[in-house]
Amino acid sequence: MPNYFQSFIEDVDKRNPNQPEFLQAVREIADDIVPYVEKYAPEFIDLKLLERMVEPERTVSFRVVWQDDQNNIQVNRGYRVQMNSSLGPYKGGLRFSPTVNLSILKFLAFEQTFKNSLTGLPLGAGKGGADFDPKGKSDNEIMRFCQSFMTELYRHIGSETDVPAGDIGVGEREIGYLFGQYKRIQNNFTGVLTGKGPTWGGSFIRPEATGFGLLYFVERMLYETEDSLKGKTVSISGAGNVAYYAAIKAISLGAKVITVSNSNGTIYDESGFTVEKLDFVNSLKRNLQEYTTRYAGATYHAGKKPWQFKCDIALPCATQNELDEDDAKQLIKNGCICIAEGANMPSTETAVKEILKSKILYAPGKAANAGGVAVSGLEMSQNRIGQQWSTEEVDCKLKKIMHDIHDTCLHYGKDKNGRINYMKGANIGGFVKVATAMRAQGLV
Ligand SMILES: NC(=O)C1=CN([C@@H]2O[C@H](COP(=O)(O)OP(=O)(O)OC[C@H]3O[C@@H](n4cnc5c(N)ncnc54)[C@H](O)[C@@H]3O)[C@@H](O)[C@H]2O)C=CC1
Ligand SMILES: O=C(O)CCC(=O)C(=O)O
Repeated sequence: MPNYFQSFIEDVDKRNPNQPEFLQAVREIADDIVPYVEKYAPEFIDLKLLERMVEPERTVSFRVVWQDDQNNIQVNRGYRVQMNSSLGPYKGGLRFSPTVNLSILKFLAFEQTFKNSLTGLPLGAGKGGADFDPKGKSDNEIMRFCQSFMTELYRHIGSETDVPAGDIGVGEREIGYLFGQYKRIQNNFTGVLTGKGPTWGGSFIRPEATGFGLLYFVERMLYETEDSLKGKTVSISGAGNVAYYAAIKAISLGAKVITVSNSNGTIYDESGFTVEKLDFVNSLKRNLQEYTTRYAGATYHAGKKPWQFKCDIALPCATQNELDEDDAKQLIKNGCICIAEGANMPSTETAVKEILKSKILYAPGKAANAGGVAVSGLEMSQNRIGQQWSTEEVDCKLKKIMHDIHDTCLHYGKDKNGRINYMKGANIGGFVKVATAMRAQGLV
């Protein structure tokens, strides 16, 4: 008899050719789920629940035509992957980047299924975006692109159907243009997107939520080992939404943040970033090297990632597969005690294997970066009841959700020797709820 893991993976491989990121995400889940269902829930195998979960409920791909500032006509491709609606409306961000393709969006939507389940909120899973490059575009070009994108997307989404939000390349400005176009077409002011501005239906703390949530999770992991963030050295990759707010929260919890980066290189500031320095980084857009002209003690490392620098805690907050096996080995050699992922699947498969072999505390993105979608879920609740909760209320709920996710990981991920495998805990904890709901809902 062929072993179930092998035949399952071979089948997914055959059905999804040329989708390496999606297959990577599936293997990462199956490594933990298959042994679990074989032992505790063999009926899930007969019901083909895993086979169903890897097949999106619906995928739409569409043409996005717009005109640039020189009146040239531009054509891009838009997508929405509606992965799983067993727990609630499809929910997940939109990514605008020339690297966007179906493999990347399917891996993100698949991860989102487990992440959203872990939040404990009634959220299904989806992801979307376009191969549009926002870099160097004017504000008007961004607006025209968003309007054209929504002119097709609007027929596939709705406040109780599918609620997109931001991701790489999509922030409050883009959400504003997308929301405006949806409202214009549908004549309906409704919570169809999250990440809206706080004066027009958005939740306080949504911009901060992913980075803050990441640090609440790290705080809780360290607490388990009777440790804390105070005095720790933290290395962060990325310089966008997640990286910025992760750095701000790490600093406020007493840590020293020594790096930020983008795809061109890394800034190393041994004396530690302050809020003022981080705001300066933000103002630089892509040219991070300029930082060293204002802060002479800092160094810029073109083409280099942050992981070569000695740190206690590493927070990859940029993009998928940005931390490879050599980076993992370097972090381990340098005495790093914790790696927690702000980005989605930032560690390669071989890096994850290295990390899991070591004693490092390791939090996968599907658990550690769930704060963003969690506050999006809270934004949906506020939109439904027509109220706005205070910053303190939302922050308090966010912290509780992150602590609960931690405890779910602990429940499903504690090994016999007492060690917590957060990857296993997140995979199984996320899976059980979705699988149980799918079984209850019949052959869907
Ligand atoms: N925004 C959110 O609420 C959430 C975002 N995430 C994930 O966090 C990650 C970052 O997203 P955001 O901060 O929202 O995007 P963003 O667009 O605000 O920032 C992305 C940052 O990553 C940098 N970057 C991109 N490719 C890179 C590379 N190859 N090497 C180094 N740096 C690179 C960019 O220069 C930019 O600084 C993504 O993986 C995203 O899927 C996860 C959960 C929620
Ligand atoms: O807030 C949301 O709905 C999306 C967040 C997201 O895209 C993610 O968790 O990766």
